[in-house]
Amino acid sequence: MSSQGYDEELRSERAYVDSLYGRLDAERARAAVAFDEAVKSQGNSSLAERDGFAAARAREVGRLNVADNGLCFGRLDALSGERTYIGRIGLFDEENDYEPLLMDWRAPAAKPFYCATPVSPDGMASRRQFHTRGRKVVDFTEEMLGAAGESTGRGDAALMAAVSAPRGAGMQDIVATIQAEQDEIIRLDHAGVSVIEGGPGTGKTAVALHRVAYLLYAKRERLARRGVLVVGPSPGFLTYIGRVLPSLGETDVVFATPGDLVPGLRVTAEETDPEVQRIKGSSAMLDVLAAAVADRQGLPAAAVEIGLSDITIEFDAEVAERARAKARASGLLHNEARAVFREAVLHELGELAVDRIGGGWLGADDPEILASIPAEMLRELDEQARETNELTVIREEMLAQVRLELDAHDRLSAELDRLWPTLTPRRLLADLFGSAERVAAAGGDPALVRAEGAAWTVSDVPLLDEAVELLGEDRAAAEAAAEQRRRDAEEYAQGVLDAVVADREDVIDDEIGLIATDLLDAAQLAERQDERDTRDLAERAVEDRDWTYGHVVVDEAQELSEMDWRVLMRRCPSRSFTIVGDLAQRRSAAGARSWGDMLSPYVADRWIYRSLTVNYRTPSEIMAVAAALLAEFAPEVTPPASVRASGVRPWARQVDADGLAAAIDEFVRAEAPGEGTFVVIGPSDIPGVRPPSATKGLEFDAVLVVEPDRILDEGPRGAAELYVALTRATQRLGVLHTGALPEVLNGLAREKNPVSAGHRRFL
Ligand SMILES: Nc1ncnc2c1ncn2[C@@H]1O[C@H](COP(=O)(O)OP(=O)(O)OP(=O)(O)O)[C@@H](O)[C@H]1O
Repeated sequence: MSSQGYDEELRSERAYVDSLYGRLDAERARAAVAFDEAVKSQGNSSLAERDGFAAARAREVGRLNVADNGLCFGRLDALSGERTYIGRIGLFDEENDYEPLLMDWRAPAAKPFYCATPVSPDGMASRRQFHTRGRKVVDFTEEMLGAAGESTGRGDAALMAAVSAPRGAGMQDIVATIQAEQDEIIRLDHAGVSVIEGGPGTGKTAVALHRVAYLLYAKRERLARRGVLVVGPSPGFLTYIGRVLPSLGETDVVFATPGDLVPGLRVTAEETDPEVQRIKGSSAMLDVLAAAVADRQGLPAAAVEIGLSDITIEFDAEVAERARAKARASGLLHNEARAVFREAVLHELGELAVDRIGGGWLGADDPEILASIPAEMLRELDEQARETNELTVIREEMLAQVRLELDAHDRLSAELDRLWPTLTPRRLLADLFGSAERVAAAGGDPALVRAEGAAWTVSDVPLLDEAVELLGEDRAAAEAAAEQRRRDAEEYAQGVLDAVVADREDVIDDEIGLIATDLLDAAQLAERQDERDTRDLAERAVEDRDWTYGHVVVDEAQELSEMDWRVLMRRCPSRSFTIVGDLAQRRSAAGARSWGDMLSPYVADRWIYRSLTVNYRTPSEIMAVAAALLAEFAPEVTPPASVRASGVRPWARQVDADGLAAAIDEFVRAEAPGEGTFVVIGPSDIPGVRPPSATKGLEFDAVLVVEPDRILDEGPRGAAELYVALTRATQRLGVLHTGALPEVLNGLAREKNPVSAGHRRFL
């Protein structure tokens, strides 16, 4: 294309994209009005219908809002002459038979934009990629696919610009530059479990998030109601990726760390001893937990005397044992079976008491014996018993009386509570881990015993979740929580009423649809609010342990233990998962050594595996250093190939122990004024330094790794930790060490002096 031809084309593309923005603005204005009307409308529709309609309008406004950021990023010209513009959302020409003006990137027709190549053009003649700033097309490149002509610029120019750009605080979407191997995974038509593996920086997180957006587009019917859960390793990581899906117009997604998966808990502390982490994560804990529950179904060591008004009886181990056998045979969970246990004990004690009162005679219908019943006792029995004079009836009456006494017997109730206590998951685990005897009785490893009052760790969370499965609901607690919710709603409703009444006596309030002077009381209003359940899907799902998701994405999945997988599988019975990870980056002692071992208990071999091979983050100079380390600790793994070189050689500098803090400070001062992001990674006892675990899944323009030998020596997975640390950089990597540099890092350039941020060493 001549330069004049290019300029003309550029002008024409600018005009087209301008017109798309014009249409977007108009649609947005229309959607905002429709939303307003939906909220205000009283009409004949029910509250639920009105809310549903308003929510749909709100979604539409949200969808249009996100498109402001890079609305259109390219164009496809088919060999047939058909021209398609590709963008963040779809726009259609209503006046012209709904002709597509802009194709949503997720639509099947947009696929060749990502996948067509000159070798496999997929019916396409050419592809244009726009480089935009704000609403303006700055320039474009054109690749000829299946037609003659000259390509302008490299086809991967947009990709190179994206991967070389300084990084901001959060992850960006990659919708304009998705690569073919990534697109294939994003659009995978597999409803079950997909495992996506790839080395650091291969876009696993990016691909998983774009797959969520794709699924919400392609399978909205199935997924919108149940939502999607994205599980990531830490709150910091979730914040880092938090903008990607909203920027793609998708919000019905719940983000959680493995420590958040039990409602009411927010656990971030990790187990400090890898061995304890391994033990707690192992499915062998299932037997320990079951035994720990059984151990809480006790028998009295010595008989307990139960004094009743007519007699004193003994509650002994034999009675308790028969009742326990009955309760266990009921098949109910511990907290529910407690009622069976109690009933069985009371029943047996009642029979015992009546037999003893009657000296063993009450049972036969013998008039002689009947005549010998003390008059006082007979007086206490009711009319019918006296009239019929039947011993069985008398016995029933006596039993009922004794039963009342037993029911109200404090000593007996206390003993039953002790023998078969109502347990919450936290109580069960705290009692278990707090006692060497209990751990031993449950067949647990002595390492499970912890100091009293120790905080929960992330490894405890799946055990707590499992405990719910063993204990069942604590009805009293559930009822108290429901009551609390009702009171909160009532309080809120009262607040609404007060505000409305204060505002104007007879006004019709939009929010609640009532005339203030006609108001229901707060309790009735709270009920109405409850029916509508105005919480959005994410809120409802997070608060409800029984919520099941339509699809679950698990990032850094190599870190999850066997017990973690049980929790996740419970949250998604349809077993629709996108699992992304890298076994070589595993740091958890309880994590995956093989995907098959983790998944086969749930889906046997019905899962598919795909891999990603290109590193879009780390320049080849840095990747070479990391690859040398990988070859040592995981020689069977092929390192990903970097998509670019930066021309900057990573360096190492030795300093005195006394000079370490100053050297770190020099790095920070050199990097701080720059545009990009930076981090110092190393052992956590060094001030201002983040441990490798806290940088998992993240990336920074400049990375300084401090004391690599200590990272290597810290725990059994030290090499994997150092591998993670070295592969966080998008531009620059430096290493500071006070001892000898580990041999495996020999590929680093040795520096004697501080290295400035702008330092460039061309290879
Ligand atoms: N097609 C692409 N276009 C532009 N940038 C991309 C593309 N694919 C990946 N990237 C970028 O590469 C970087 C690494 O991606 P991501 O964090 O998803 O990798 P990862 O495989 O999850 O890495 P890790 O295993 O280290 O956590 C991100 O900045 C991402 O935006």
